[in-house]
Amino acid sequence: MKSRFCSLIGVILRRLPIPRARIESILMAYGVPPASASGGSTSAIKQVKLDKECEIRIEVGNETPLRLRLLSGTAEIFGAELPPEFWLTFPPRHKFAVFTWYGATIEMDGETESDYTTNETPMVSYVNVHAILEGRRNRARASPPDSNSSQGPRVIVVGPKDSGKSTLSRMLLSWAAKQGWKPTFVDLDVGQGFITIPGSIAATPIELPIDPVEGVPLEMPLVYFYGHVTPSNNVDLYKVLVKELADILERQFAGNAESRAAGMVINTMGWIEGVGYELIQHAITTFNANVVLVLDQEKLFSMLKKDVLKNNPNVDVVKLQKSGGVVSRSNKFRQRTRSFRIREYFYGPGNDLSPHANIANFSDLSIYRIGGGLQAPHSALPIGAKSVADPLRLAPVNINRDLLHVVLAVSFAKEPEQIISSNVAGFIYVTDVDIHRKKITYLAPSTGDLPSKFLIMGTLTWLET
Ligand SMILES: Nc1ncnc2c1ncn2[C@@H]1O[C@H](COP(=O)(O)OP(=O)(O)OP(=O)(O)O)[C@@H](O)[C@H]1O
Repeated sequence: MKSRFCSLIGVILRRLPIPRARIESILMAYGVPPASASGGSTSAIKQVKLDKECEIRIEVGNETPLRLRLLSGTAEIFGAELPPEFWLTFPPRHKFAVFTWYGATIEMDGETESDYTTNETPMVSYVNVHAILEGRRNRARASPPDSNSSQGPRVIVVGPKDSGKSTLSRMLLSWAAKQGWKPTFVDLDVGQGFITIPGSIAATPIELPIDPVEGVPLEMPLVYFYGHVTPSNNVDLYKVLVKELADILERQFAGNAESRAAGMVINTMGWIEGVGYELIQHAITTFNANVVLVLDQEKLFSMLKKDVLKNNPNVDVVKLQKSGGVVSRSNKFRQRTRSFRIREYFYGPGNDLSPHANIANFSDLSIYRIGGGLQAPHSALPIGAKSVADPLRLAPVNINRDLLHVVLAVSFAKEPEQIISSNVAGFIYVTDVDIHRKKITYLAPSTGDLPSKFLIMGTLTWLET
């Protein structure tokens, strides 16, 4: 049963590029009649000519999706080239830029919150970084497999909130994939969840440029569930999971010269002060990063340059300009995006997946929470007393109505003691708890039994609307 669930979850996690025929059904899912059925969208179609090294920055309107296609020339969205003459559909509130190196004309159909063109972009400096990484990958591939120099670049992208870290990460990955590499994408940002749902840290090989609409294809993600959307909830647990993920990747690299040479790109969260800064340093050393790209902030750059080079003078710490196109997102917007990401996990980006409602007996499930809850500050404890809250304590959860609307991770652990060190198979969403009949109803990506009875609960909830 385990393998069935896992293989199904693998299929469901995988987000393949949308076939042309499905674009229309995605439009319908957003409540927009397909152009062929309505004889054309109600909104104006407009053409935009882009000169070389220019981009158009677009924020899709709040209500309806936007269709866009390349009419002539060449253009890319965050490193992924646009296919000619092919309509792409971007969901409401999506923010992105279409950039061209040599000039292009695009056509847009739908409402935008804003759209404007500019020739002021940091793209040349970004592609220069890519060229240097490319040289390092080639040198790594040419080195003897068990030598130190067979390790390709391990790039970590850091910077404050909304500085364009995820965007730069995806560009570097897409450009590398376009040249035939399979770099590993590591996402340590539990707040947004670029690879899978928020509250997780994850890694996946990138074999093709990242789809501008669908995002990262999830064929073989390695996911650890932290359970909260900010590392401050349980810093020790966050660090332990980062270490687990790094150790597994280290083992994978040891046995795979190709992915070792391709290296990795690590996306981080925007918390850069105090403990957040410590966590950035922790990630740099844990993943043995050899290139640190600092976006936007002079202070962070000079601090990291001093602290990182003190420990390892071979690391390159590079400051890069933030793109003027990066959009600042409010907390409310981030919350909404998180909800959308969870919905996408179960239903697919264009409502193209069908999750299943399953029922289990209370006795079939063992739910655990990691950490002793909020730690009391020392000042709040009697003199001489120590806080007993252990951030890595595994606490069984009593099944009751508090589980309603909670997102739980399904652990690969075989014993409770393995829960912290195990990655997860996927996620379920609790839709009903029947105390009387001792039954729990949940939404899962597939039918059948769960691959394990061990479930992890954090503070991640979702209200299905
Ligand atoms: N050149 C651009 N034009 C238009 N939108 C852009 C551009 N670059 C980035 N964006 C958008 O700006 C938003 C923020 O960018 P991004 O997610 O890369 O920032 P971040 O630093 O990773 O954010 P976080 O604070 O969550 O870590 C995203 O919606 C992204 O698509």
